[in-house]
Amino acid sequence: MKFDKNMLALYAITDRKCIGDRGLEYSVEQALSGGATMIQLRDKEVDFDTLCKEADSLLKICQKYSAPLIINDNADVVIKTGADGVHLGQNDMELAKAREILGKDKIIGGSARTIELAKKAEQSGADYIGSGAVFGTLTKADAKYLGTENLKKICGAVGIPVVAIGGVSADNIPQLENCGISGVAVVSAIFGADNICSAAQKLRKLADSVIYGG
Ligand SMILES: Cc1ncc(COP(=O)(O)OP(=O)(O)O)c(N)n1
Ligand SMILES: Cc1nc(C(=O)O)sc1CCOP(=O)(O)O
Ligand SMILES: [Mg+2]
Repeated sequence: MKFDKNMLALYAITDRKCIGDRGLEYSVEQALSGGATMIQLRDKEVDFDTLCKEADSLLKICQKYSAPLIINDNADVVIKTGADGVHLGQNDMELAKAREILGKDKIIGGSARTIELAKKAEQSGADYIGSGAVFGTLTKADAKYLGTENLKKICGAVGIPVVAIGGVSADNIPQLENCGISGVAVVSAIFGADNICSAAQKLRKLADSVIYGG
């Protein structure tokens, strides 16, 4: 799938604990029907084969909504399943290596919480950057606080689109106005909500207003 920065507006990232017994497929479909524009399969508790099975079933759902499916951490799952891309952090495969093995048509995202790392990600062939933790988060134990001012500096330093991640919720999305982001990446405020579809709907409206104005 050809990458377009509008795909980033509401980037929903799965979480086994948030979803609980509601089911991965059901929860992702709820997020997409509420307006999530891109999905990241982030499941650190399963082996390669299980991750591939999860990716296979999510791909069918994402294709129904024309939304890309990105795999967290694992480029081999992208190759095996035909998922749309991979998201890699500083402790994962090098972005340049991922570009080499996945080719130019797959979507590659990189985490960067400094201007230097963001520029390096851009030079290494990343399509977008995830920067955080813009607010406090309980979802990722080793996330470090970034804040909106640092986020704004990163957005201004690179030519590729940036998504804000970490503690993003309906209450604080308006604080991201004028940061220059192209989207918000959200775990618990979507998949931890009682009603995933309506949570996504509300977040999408707020995100669109920050990104596109209005
Ligand atoms: C969109 C987006 N941004 C940042 C991250 C974090 O990636 P990473 O630093 O590799 O941490 P883990 O998610 O692997 O724990 C992300 N996943 N998505
Ligand atoms: C996956 C992830 N990466 C982060 C980073 O700072 O790079 S914060 C984070 C978790 C975001 O979850 P929630 O929306 O529930 O706060
Ligand atoms: Mg990672």
